[in-house]
Amino acid sequence: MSTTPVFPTASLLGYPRIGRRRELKKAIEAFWSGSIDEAALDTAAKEIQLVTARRLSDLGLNEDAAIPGTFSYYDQVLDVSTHIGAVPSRFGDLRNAAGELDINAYFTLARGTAEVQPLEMTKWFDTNYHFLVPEIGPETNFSLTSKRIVEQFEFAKANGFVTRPYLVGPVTYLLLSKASLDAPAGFSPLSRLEDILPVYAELLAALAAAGATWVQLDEPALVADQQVDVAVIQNAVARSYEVLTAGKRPAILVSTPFGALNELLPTLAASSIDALHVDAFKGAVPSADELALLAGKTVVAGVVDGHNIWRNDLAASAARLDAFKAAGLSVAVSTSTSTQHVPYDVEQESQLSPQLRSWLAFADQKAAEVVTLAAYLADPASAAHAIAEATAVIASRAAAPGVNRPAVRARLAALTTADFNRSAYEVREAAQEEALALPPLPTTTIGSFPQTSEIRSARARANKGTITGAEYGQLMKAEIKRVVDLQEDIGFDVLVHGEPERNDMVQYFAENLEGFSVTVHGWVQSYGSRCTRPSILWGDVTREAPITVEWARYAQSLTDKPMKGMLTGPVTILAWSFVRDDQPLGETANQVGLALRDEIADLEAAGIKIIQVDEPALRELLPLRHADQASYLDWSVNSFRLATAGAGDATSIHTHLCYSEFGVIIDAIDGLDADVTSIEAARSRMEVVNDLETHGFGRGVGPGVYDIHSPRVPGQGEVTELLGTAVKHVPVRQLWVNPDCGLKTRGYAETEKSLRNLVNATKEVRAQLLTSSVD
Ligand code: MET
Ligand SMILES: [Zn+2]
Repeated sequence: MSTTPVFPTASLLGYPRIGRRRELKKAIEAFWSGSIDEAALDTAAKEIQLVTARRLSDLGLNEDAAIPGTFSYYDQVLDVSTHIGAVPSRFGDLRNAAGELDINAYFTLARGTAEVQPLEMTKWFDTNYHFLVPEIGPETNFSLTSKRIVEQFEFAKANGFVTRPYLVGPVTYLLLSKASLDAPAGFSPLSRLEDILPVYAELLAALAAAGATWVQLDEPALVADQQVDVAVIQNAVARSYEVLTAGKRPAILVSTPFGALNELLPTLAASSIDALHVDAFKGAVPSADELALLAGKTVVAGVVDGHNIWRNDLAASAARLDAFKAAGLSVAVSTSTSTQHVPYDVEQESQLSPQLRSWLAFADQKAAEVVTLAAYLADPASAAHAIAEATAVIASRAAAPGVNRPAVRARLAALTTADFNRSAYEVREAAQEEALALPPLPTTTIGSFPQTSEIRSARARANKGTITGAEYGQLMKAEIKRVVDLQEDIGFDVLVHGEPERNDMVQYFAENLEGFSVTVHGWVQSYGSRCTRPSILWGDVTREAPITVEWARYAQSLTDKPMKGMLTGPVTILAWSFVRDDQPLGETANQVGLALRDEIADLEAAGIKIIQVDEPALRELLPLRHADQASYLDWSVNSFRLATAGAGDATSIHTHLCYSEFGVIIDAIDGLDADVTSIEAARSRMEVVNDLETHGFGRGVGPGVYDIHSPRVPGQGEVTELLGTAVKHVPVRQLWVNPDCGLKTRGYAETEKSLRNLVNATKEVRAQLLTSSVD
């Protein structure tokens, strides 16, 4: 490169892409169902990109390359896979006549087909966003198989916006990959670095030719401790950016959201990249010595939190920017992470109190904050008024009613060790066996059944007031009866009520507890076309009345089989809400734990013998640095135990986790002390049973045998095979049979078939076990 263009003084690391009214979700779901064609999908996607560019430009991000090119049809990691040709062999050749992986190939990788399992999905760092895990082996044949991001850049440019194309960087891409099924044992995807770099380089050259001035290579894996030795990663980073800076290319920004770079900062500083983003919100301002290494590069200071929704403490951010400036560096302002993790715009939430709204910043407000702070850098006086206002608002929050409830705090202060412990497992196991009398390999589901359009429309009508609360209650009861009858018919051993009354497993509790508020338009992408609407936990938490008890009591009245009560655990309630940042998370978690403890006591009193407390997010909040993990696991496990330890010996406490890298936190899962734990396992083909075996996990466990994230129906033979693997590693007396997760996102057609296969496969395996024990 001859002269490096100036990096925009104000920019965002990334922006939501699902559409302000979830237009992308609607368009891709319509495309999948065949009701619109590819051209219409393309039009909808372009419209979202244009609306974003116009909006961000209006908010003041109007320098070249300030607008992040972070639009994606489904996932940013899948985007790389489809650009560099990383297709697992089970898909066959997905390239079209032009040799490209087009949109159909793209969605095939994401969603699978009747015959082929899709790519596995896992969480993106410590967020609730899921990416599609690349599968890389010695056989993966890398080449440039798509130019979609170049075309997206050209489209924006033709409309007057020079955006900053975004790619997950090569080191992060390979560190997030898993070895393909064809790879030999011990194969490391990182060993293919030399083979993907030329493809990245080709893409960068194409972007430069299209007129891109800057490109962003996102390397969040560099702030997380990895299994691989740090020296290996340092070499990979040095090599990558040696190769990528050598050819024809735009200026390169490497972004490192989610924490501090530590040992990798000097490596990036020594490379020829043009700008380095550091997360100075969750991470820290690098030391003076580290900053000195960055001389000659632009430092993009991520001082505005991209991951939570609180209004920025502009005075604190200004002080951080001063520290960068004092080192004599060229400084630009940005967010700590992409704002894809927060909703679009607080101003859309007119139902929230003006007071609460004044405490919040969604993506658009964050853009404005970044612009204010960039103005501060140029002329501190120009931002004085905005900084004073932010300081005053933050002070008013601390004093607002409900933020601090003395009764809640007194109850927490009075807790003793006994409040966190149940009887020994053997005692509970005996009491529960007698109370429940279940067959071997008991079958159950994870809680929710498909949320039909009738259910959604009933809820919408109840919210609008066109039906009464009582009418809504009747409709939900009719649905519960239908779901109970269906489970009886299929032959399940432990039933659920199906959760029709819950719009969302966290929001439902948020709506019924004090201390939370909910949004109307605050959707955040969770994976693909799926969005969640996190609640806002802003005050001390209390439960004013029982929440789930009447539904559970009704469901149990319909059957002689045990009905599982269904609650969401404290860690998950925190993880999937936007949580107050003014006290330690452990304190907030214990407040929620106490509310759930009271609910469990009420469920027991109503005759419910099995109570599941879901903690699917336990893994998600695990800190990215080993040094921070012990204290996290301590408070998170304790809050679950506080919620559940009041249950009697004969009450079976279940928990549900939905991820499959189980090994990392198996001690913590053990520490939850649940009687039965169900876990996701189908997509990763039962890998977790190895961890269970190695660990010697001693209580009940249900590794999922039905991947509910995809519409495909697992055949009875497939389920039998998975169970066959499970019984080889886990004692039969501990094993439960269940799907990977709840069924709410599925349709009835595939769900019913799959569940019948699951129950019939279990019967088959039970019979096999009987004959083999007779032999
Ligand atoms: C994401 S975990 C979901 C658990 C919940 N009980 C359900 O079945 O939907
Ligand atoms: Zn789940």
